[in-house]
Amino acid sequence: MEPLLPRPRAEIAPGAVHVPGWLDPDRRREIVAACRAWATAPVPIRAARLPNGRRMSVRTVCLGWHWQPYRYTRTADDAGGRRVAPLPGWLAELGRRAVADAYGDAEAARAYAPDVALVNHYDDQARLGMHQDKDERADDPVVSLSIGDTCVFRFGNTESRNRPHTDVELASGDLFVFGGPSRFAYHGVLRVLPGTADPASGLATGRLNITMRVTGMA
Ligand SMILES: O=C(O)CCC(=O)C(=O)O
Ligand SMILES: [Fe+2]
Repeated sequence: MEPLLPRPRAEIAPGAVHVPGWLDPDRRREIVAACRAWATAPVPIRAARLPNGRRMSVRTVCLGWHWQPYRYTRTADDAGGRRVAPLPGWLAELGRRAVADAYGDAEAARAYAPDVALVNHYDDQARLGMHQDKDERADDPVVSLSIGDTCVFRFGNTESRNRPHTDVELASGDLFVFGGPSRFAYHGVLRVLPGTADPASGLATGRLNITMRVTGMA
């Protein structure tokens, strides 16, 4: 569904840019189909276990590197033990275009070489608490793509989980890039808004989010 009113692009904080509707409908469909395949093999999508023993409500499958709270490995040691699928070149290229479009900086985009993608699936109940993406050993931007149901995404500051923060609705096709002074800002997903997806993307329910990152690991 296209919104009634155009949603303008916005710099939410220095280095944190929201570009609504960045993925066209064909791209959304291709990505959803790719996610269906990634979710089954070689590593099955799973709710990662936190150090306190609880499972996350979000389910995640990884490309390039496997992530579990709070480290990266090449093999999915908590999900069957296989080596994760590579991050495909077309996805890294999409990440470069995302950086180029978000920042209007062709040079920064050329240098951007993501080596991991986390594919998250949210059902109606799933949430993601305020956290920093800080298991990477590099400070390159994080590129986030959303498809399916809209969510309320909270983008905060680098000091604490508390205010100041801004709540942004991330809808199907939206791009969000955070780098520079916002690279280590706290952020989270407060809730998913059921029934808000664009059915043409091929995702009947729930929300998909892909974040690409640079691990800085070899
Ligand atoms: O789902 C989102 O929009 C954010 C995901 C996220 O913050 C993460 O995977 O670290
Ligand atoms: Fe995150």
